[in-house]
Amino acid sequence: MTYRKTPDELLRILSRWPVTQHNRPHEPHRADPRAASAEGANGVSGVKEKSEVRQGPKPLRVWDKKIMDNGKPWALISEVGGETGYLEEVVGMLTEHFQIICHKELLQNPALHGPKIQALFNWKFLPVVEPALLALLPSLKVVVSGGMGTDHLDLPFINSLGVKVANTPGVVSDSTADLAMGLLLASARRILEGHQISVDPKTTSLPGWLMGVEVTGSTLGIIGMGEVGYKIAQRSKGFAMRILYHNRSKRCVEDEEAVGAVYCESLCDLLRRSDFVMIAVKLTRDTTGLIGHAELSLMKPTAILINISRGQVVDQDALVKALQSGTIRAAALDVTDPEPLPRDHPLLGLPNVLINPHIGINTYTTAGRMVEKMVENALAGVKGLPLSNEVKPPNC
Ligand SMILES: O=C(O)C(=O)CO
Repeated sequence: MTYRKTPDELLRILSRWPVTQHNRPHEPHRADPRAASAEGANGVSGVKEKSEVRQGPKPLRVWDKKIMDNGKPWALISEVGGETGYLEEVVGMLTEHFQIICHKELLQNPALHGPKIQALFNWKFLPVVEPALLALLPSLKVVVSGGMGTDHLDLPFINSLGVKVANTPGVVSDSTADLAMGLLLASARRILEGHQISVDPKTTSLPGWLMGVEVTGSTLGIIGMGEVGYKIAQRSKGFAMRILYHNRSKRCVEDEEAVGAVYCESLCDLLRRSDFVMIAVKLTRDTTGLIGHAELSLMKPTAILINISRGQVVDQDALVKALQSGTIRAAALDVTDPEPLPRDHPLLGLPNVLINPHIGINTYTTAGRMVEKMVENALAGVKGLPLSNEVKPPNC
């Protein structure tokens, strides 16, 4: 096994991490306690109150907490101190069961800290779980990644070290499906432009009309009918949408009938017939670049593309051209490649695109449920018990 980076090099790299959606400083508007109670009251799938993160974030001072060996297992988390935006409550839930240490601390004295660490909490994409980091953690037993996607982890390599991997399906799909509907509605009804015009009428010479696309009764094509895709279909039924879906395998008749979804074996057929095309597939070798120039050309010129999966599923250069040339009407993206996009990226200058910084799972309720799952899997991993959400490498 060859390790590409020394601890010193890693420390330099980690200290240069950009401020992204996962390590952003705290956002004051999220501190509204009403937001948390409304989520609890209306949660689609019955939220356990105790797992809900109720308060908005305060800048986290984990290292103000006295860290002493109290017999709990040690776990590594991403950087703290206003960079990751970890909510204090989240850290509270972790420290109930683990003694936690962050990367900077680890890398300042890898020989002292590395051997203690048995679990690694990987928040979406951070920390980067690469060989050089794993080399510092000889006692590591389990990596737990918050969210569904594990495309950022080298599963065969991590497994080859005898380290198990878990993710948190089930608890993040409602918030992701909610956001998908938000993007669909916002782009169809031009809600962002409406806001911009309302706060600054000079932003357009056409203040009055903002004509949009009717959502009710339109056709939604969902690519990827897994947990999230299906929850999007459930929500779309409430808008009386006709639902087509394309998936590796057909769902059972009961599932299809419950939401009125019709299987399209042919992706081309789905693209031709849909008013909205929703991408909800996992990122795999097969789905990388799934939507390129040829696929976009099949879509209706009035259609809107929504992507809540991974940026790499869409050929972004082809998407820019399709949006510029009117091949499709608009796009709404929670994900891009890379994240965030460089400031001069052509997508950012287009009037018919709506971009979010990958916030599919970012609600207080989901954060609470997700951390509970993460802790549950990490404790099982440390104790050598089966993980409830183990992710095995493909063909394993
Ligand atoms: O669950 C995940 O992996 C997500 O990225 C949701 O946005």
